[in-house]
Amino acid sequence: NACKLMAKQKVALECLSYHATAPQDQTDRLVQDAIASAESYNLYSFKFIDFDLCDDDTCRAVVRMFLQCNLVQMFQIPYDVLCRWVLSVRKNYRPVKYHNWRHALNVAQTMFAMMKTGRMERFMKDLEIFGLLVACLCHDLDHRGTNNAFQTKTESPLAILYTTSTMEHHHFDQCVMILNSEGNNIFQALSPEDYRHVMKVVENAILSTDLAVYFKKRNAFLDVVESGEFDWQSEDKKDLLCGMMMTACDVSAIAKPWEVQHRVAKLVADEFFDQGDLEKLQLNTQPVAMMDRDRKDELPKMQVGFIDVICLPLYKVLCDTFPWITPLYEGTLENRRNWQDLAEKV
Ligand SMILES: CCCOc1ccc(S(=O)(=O)N2CCN(C)CC2)cc1-c1nc(CC)cc(=O)[nH]1
Ligand SMILES: [Zn+2]
Repeated sequence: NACKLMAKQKVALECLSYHATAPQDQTDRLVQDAIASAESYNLYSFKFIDFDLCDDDTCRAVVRMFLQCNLVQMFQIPYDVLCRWVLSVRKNYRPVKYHNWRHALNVAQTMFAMMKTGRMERFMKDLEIFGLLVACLCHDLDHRGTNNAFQTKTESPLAILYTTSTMEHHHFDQCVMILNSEGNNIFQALSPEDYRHVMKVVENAILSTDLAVYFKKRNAFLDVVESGEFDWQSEDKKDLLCGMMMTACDVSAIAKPWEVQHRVAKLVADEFFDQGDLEKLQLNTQPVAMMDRDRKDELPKMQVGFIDVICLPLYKVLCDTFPWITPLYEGTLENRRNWQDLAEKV
């Protein structure tokens, strides 16, 4: 309708004014850069820490992941296109406190570790591994530090365009926009059939990062696992598995060593509290507890709830079928103890 069209034009105008693709000199430098080994970036570990990587290192680490999965050769990605694409993706993340480029990098690195160290690549086609890595890096593109409910409450153009999974549809849109930008199409050498397949993998994966979708699909996934399923190759079962893996990667900071989890949780809280401030000021409404900085002492208890309701059930069911990703379950249990200790202190 006219309303949607106007919203689409508004979002499109913003894109026009802002140049999405990375500058040529940055691309040239990354193309020339030596790319350190996967081991030197600790990419195979579920305890990967990005804090001491500089921004250029993060781009080199992403290139290393693509090289390590042999995607450049298998899918004939021109090396300069891969470098330009990585830099363009980084450029289209905003400097918000949590949902920024570093979060995307960490999510992609967990997917890489699940495939390699977690040996899940055995159940995946090469094209699916390609699609999932791309989806992880793109899954929160252009995040504004506010959630779907906020888009709806403020009647943002995005909420007019997409009434459900508002941000996730926008993140996928941004991913497509970058791929369609000159010299950024890492899928350019794929056959039309493979292109269609990988875009479906990317779309399903990015839309699955909406926790509301995770809650809806988790029971279907549990049923498949309980039926003793081991052939994950049918499309709907594969889509379910990819969606669960995306959520597992998206929340994987919960399984990191305590000093990492504690520091990341502060970034998450700060971003939530900023939204709470906006709701108090702009909407004159009382934010939910997790976004209300006046209730920050309830944070440890909320983290225990997050672990019990979202993280542990997911890692438990994934580890039952794929035992090599147990470090994610164990790391989360360890952090549950740490958050519980803090919750009892208050
Ligand atoms: C750290 C500041 C408090 O953070 C939380 C508070 C409550 C809950 S919740 O599970 O109860 N739940 C989630 C679904 N909402 C609709 C209702 C509230 C989750 C988090 C949390 N989320 C993320 C993902 C962004 C990462 C993270 O570390 N913690
Ligand atoms: Zn995310």
